[in-house]
Amino acid sequence: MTPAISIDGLEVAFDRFRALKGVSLEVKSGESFGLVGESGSGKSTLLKAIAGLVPAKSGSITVNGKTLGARRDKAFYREVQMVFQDPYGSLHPRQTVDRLLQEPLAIHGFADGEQRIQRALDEVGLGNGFRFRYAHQLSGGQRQRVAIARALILEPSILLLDEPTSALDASVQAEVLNLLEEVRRRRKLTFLMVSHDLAIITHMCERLMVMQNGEAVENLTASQLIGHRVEKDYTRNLLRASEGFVRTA
Ligand SMILES: Nc1ncnc2c1ncn2[C@@H]1O[C@H](COP(=O)(O)OP(=O)(O)OP(=O)(O)O)[C@@H](O)[C@H]1O
Repeated sequence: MTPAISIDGLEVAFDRFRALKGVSLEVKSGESFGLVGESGSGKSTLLKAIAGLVPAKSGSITVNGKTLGARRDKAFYREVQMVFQDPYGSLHPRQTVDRLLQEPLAIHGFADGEQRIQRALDEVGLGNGFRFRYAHQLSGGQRQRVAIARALILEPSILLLDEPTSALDASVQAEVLNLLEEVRRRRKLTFLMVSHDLAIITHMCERLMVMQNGEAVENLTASQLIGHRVEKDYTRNLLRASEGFVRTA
């Protein structure tokens, strides 16, 4: 089966700083794959490079069998959508939920907007009552549900999730994670998800890659991480630093 995402020797540099130093990765179709590593290890940069938000210096990115060039076309955004950490930053506060959901539909010229908006709102548990509220009138969890609805409205096959719940309270965090998991099952989506929280990654993902200083340290299954069957000291230290994770393991 064609992998959903295949990355080979990806390099990203910001001036002379090498944020990604030849990272390779394969995410199977329908899989949920995690990226972990300390702050600054390059996790977000990897997602942004796939989304075309930062340029690759070298290496290749292939999505659903198509190797990407420097620019992402409309067809790419129908396949791949990104959900960011901060639902306050990623949604315009003075736009209504309806307008936020209409925008991608207008860009992509979909005629069945009404149906898609209803479906997306239902799917994220908001319902029609939220449709004409402004983003600033919503709680953090509700905003993140809108951000997820917006990502789903073009019916992508891949979601890039950058710390999608780390700005939320613990109880809301669990609800949004459960929602994402439900949506993935229902729509048979592929997830590539960044989190600094190892418990979240092992809960949500089947496999993961550990990153440090712009490089891949090791690839593991969630059960290897839960069982502390890791090869590298760096990963062992991450596990140790993640106290909550040790408690629940
Ligand atoms: N636009 C940019 N310009 C310059 N440096 C950048 C830029 N974006 C990221 N970096 C640097 O690249 C490195 C990797 O950043 P990145 O955001 O990918 O890390 P991360 O692993 O996602 O960290 P965190 O968990 O803190 O979000 C960091 O040292 C960061 O300062």
